[in-house]
Amino acid sequence: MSSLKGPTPQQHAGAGLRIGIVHARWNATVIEPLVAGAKAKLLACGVKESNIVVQSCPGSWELPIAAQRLYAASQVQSSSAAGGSSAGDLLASSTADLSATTPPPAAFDAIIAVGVLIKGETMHFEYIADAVSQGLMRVQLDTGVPVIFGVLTVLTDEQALSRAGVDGKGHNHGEDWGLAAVEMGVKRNE
Ligand SMILES: O=c1[nH]c(NC[C@H](O)[C@H](O)[C@H](O)CO)c([N+](=O)[O-])c(=O)[nH]1
Repeated sequence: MSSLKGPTPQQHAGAGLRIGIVHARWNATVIEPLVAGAKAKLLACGVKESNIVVQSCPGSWELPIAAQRLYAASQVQSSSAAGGSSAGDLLASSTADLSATTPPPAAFDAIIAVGVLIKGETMHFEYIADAVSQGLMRVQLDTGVPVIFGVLTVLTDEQALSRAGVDGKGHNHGEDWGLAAVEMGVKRNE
């Protein structure tokens, strides 16, 4: 039975946008297609590859601080581009992994936070899910930069695989997050 659920995406031109993607490394077999789906939609909307910065963190718990530091680094980078202090130390000490690309010389128009939380035998799932959702909401409201909530909170591996579109039946939710980032990034500059 088809569901009424699902976004009604709008088409927006992303050519001038700068988008950050921070992703957890837990459950990588699901994370990877989600990040790929989001990035594919960013590119399809005209976002330049050089304006997409992808960084990782250990798990979903670290996503709020990773998003906040990515924002802060790009702000420092932006001010250094305008003659402010260097971003080198901040970037070096950020939660970014070493393979992270250098943020573009200006702040981000939107950040996508990607994680996969799978319920285990304990209450760990509930505590992380609540804290991460509150934390990501706080980062976007504090910074004014839209933070797209790309955290799957699922009860089984099968639910996670389906929502990454890798089971042949589901839909890759990463694509929806990419479209949401473009829309919110465009509207942030209107
Ligand atoms: O991203 C996840 N992190 C998880 N835990 C790690 C957590 O996010 C932190 O990285 C860790 O607690 C260290 O701070 C998960 N579980 O524990 O099940 C999970 O399912 N997904």
